[in-house]
Amino acid sequence: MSRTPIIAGNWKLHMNPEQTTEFVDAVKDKLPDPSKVESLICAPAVDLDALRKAAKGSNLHIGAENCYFEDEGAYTGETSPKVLKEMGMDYVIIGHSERRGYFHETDEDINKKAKAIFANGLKPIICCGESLETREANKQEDWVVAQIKAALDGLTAEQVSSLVIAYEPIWAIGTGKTASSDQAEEMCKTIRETVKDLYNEETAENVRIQYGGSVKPANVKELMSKPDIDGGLVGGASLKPESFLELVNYQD
Ligand SMILES: O=C[C@H](O)COP(=O)(O)O
Repeated sequence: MSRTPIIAGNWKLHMNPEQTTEFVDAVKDKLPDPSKVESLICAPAVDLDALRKAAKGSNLHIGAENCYFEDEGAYTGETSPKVLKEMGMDYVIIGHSERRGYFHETDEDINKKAKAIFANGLKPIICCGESLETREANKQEDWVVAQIKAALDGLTAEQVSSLVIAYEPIWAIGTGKTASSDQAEEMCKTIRETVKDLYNEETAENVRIQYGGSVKPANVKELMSKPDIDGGLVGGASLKPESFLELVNYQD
């Protein structure tokens, strides 16, 4: 398998620029070889300048937690994907369940954002995942497949080969309840099969799929041992340098 694992911290609404600099200074010389594991921090927009300055010249990839689908205009409070690229970002997380839930983002918004991100030479991390209610009704596969189809609509096979999909069951986010590695693998496999149906085998083999939801040093190895899990999108356990380093160095 030629997919490079990708472990990403999603800092959500935590950390300020000073804490960002301190964090990056503490981790930047202890990160794994990027050909073995890609290490990524996605930070709040107000921290991105500090993040890029601190990460300069290191193996740390950097990204934003969200952006808008227009590059510029009268959109008060939004973040331009064009400017994110100019700032040196590599990735943008889109479609996180917190964005879908609290900020009413739709599948259509997420698809537009994915296109804008590619148009600016960045890579999206597209989040998907079901609620507890949907899982209890055993409708999680249909739900996630529909999210993926909507998010990828109109993207080329080449684009899909280079993006990252993060499967994050909402009931496992910040709750301490990790999906079992078998549950996580089952859905990541379904997502890969969906990409194969929509595109082709090669694209499905190339796309990287992360699991997110209470990933921590204690469970990262088990999750990463699964064939269709190529990484983790990590909230709480990415906020401390020691914990982040344990996650990205899970192969040691
Ligand atoms: O994007 C990250 C996820 O929402 C997971 O957060 P968590 O690791 O705190 O459960």
